[in-house]
Amino acid sequence: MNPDVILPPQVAWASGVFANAPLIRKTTRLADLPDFFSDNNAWRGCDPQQRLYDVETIDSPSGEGALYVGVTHLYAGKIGDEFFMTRGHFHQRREQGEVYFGLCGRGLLLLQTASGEARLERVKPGSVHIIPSFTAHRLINTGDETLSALAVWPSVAGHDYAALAGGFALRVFASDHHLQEWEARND
Ligand SMILES: O=P(O)(O)OC[C@H]1O[C@](O)(CO)[C@@H](O)[C@@H]1O
Repeated sequence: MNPDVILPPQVAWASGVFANAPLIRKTTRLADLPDFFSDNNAWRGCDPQQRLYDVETIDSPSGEGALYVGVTHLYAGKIGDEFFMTRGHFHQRREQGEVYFGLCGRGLLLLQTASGEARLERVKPGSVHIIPSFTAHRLINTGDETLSALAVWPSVAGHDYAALAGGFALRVFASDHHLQEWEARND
């Protein structure tokens, strides 16, 4: 006789919606990110309760060697001309990496080294992003739909936001150049 088979958590690849999993949910709103977007007046003019992004993480065991799995749903929008983005962070344990998988929507993954060198990867359904150790990361939604990405990271990695209190080296704005939808600048 076959042993009982466990039905694991499910994720709908097209939407990032989890099923059959205990979830921890965290919502980040505009009010949570003062002095974050380049146009402070535009930020003040927006609804502070506006959701920027939701992260759903499967409630699973933690500890050395354990992995967390979660989906970030980053909504579409801009503050002034700057696209909605996640707060972004280094891992507290800098040697720990992470993997992102693009599920739906389109955008960018901003990666930055400890010495401040920034680069961008295009996020779209099916994209795979290997975030190396010692590398800060932030998602940016350059589209007009929710950008959802699945992430797998070591439970011991932790978040260090303080190291980026001065911001990342690049910001991404809507472009009025009709051949490109966004432009990256360092202002
Ligand atoms: O910590 P932030 O920058 O708000 O973003 C949350 C991100 O961190 C993670 O939880 C883990 O690094 C990702 O799943 C998620 O995109």
